[in-house]
Amino acid sequence: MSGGSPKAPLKVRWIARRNAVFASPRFQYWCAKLPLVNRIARARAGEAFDILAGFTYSQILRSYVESGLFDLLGHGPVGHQHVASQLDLSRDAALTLLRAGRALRLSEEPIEDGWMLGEAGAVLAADKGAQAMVRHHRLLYRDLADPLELLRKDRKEPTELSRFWSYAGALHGAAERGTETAEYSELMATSQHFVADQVLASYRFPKNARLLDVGGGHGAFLMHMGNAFEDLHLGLFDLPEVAQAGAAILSQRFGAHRVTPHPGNFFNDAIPEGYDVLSLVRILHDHDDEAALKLLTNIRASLAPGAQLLIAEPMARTPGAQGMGEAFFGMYLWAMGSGRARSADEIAAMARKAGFVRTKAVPTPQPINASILIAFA
Ligand SMILES: C[S@@+](CC[C@H](N)C(=O)[O-])C[C@H]1O[C@@H](n2cnc3c(N)ncnc32)[C@H](O)[C@@H]1O
Repeated sequence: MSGGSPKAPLKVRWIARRNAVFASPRFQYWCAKLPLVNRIARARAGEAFDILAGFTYSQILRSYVESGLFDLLGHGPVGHQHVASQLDLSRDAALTLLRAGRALRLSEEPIEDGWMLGEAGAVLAADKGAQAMVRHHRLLYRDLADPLELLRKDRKEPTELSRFWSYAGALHGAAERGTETAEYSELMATSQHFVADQVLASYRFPKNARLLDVGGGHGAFLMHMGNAFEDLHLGLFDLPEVAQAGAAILSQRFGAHRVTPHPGNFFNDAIPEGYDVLSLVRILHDHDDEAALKLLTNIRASLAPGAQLLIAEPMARTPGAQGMGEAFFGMYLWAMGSGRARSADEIAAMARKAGFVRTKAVPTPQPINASILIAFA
């Protein structure tokens, strides 16, 4: 049944009709003429062009990060010849890169041949976590070089990302469960502020609470929470070598009396009891539905009635942050070989299936970085 068929549901027929109108040269001609419609049409055309050009934009940003151009511009104004000699580029190549970044507000030329950071450049140059992500995306782009081929392989072969995230590769037999956890743990720690800031802006821990961060990596989330809530006890659960490294960092900052390490496997080992709040920060989306439900069920079994599970990660179909969910994480996690981006509603349904009595979505200021869902035991 085609979308235009009279038997198709009304909504389907409406979308088929709308798409036919949008595609018509006559409609596009009139859009260009009418002032208000023209503004909407221009915005839509801009969005379409951004999709088309996105890869190029990413590679421009990557060049700024990998070459050290952000640092140079941070000490600007600098001339393009200086940039050329520092980056080992010809003068024309340096100018091309500076101008390309200007279009994206990474750089700016306030005086003739005096280049400085642009608005977006100033933000990114100061954010080591964002830069670490940009460097890391080298792996993602290799996996995405032929996206259809990647999809057709149906996650049955190792990828750059499944090797990097050794636990994800191991789940699919793509790699041995490695001891190679340091690199991903470091990346997660430097980018943790994206999520921790959302939690700090949106959630208050009960007084004298005991918090267990499940899959807490090197303890970066607990570091943020421990600094903000001085009476919080900090438990860290992760694979043995990760939990050990994380607990050492946290104990150094807060003293061993405030920190309890829990080395283990969150699918197979019991989750420690006696905590008021458990957190899953950028964990659930790493895992396929069956595994994610198993993890939630395992966590639920450890919780006393009234205890809370705080789930924080970029979620799918979040208004204003749709691209981050099913587009970026959809493809990223596909390439990683495990997990998928879920909407808050899907996670809530899964939590209820795992035995949680109710859930509450907590709005965050920047859902592009993370949304929050609380599940109550
Ligand atoms: C994507 S990282 C997130 C780390 C941290 N929550 C954050 O947001 O920075 C996933 C974490 O889950 C841990 N992990 C993966 N599989 C695990 C398992 N089966 N048991 C315990 N920890 C696991 C990894 O070692 C890693 O620290």
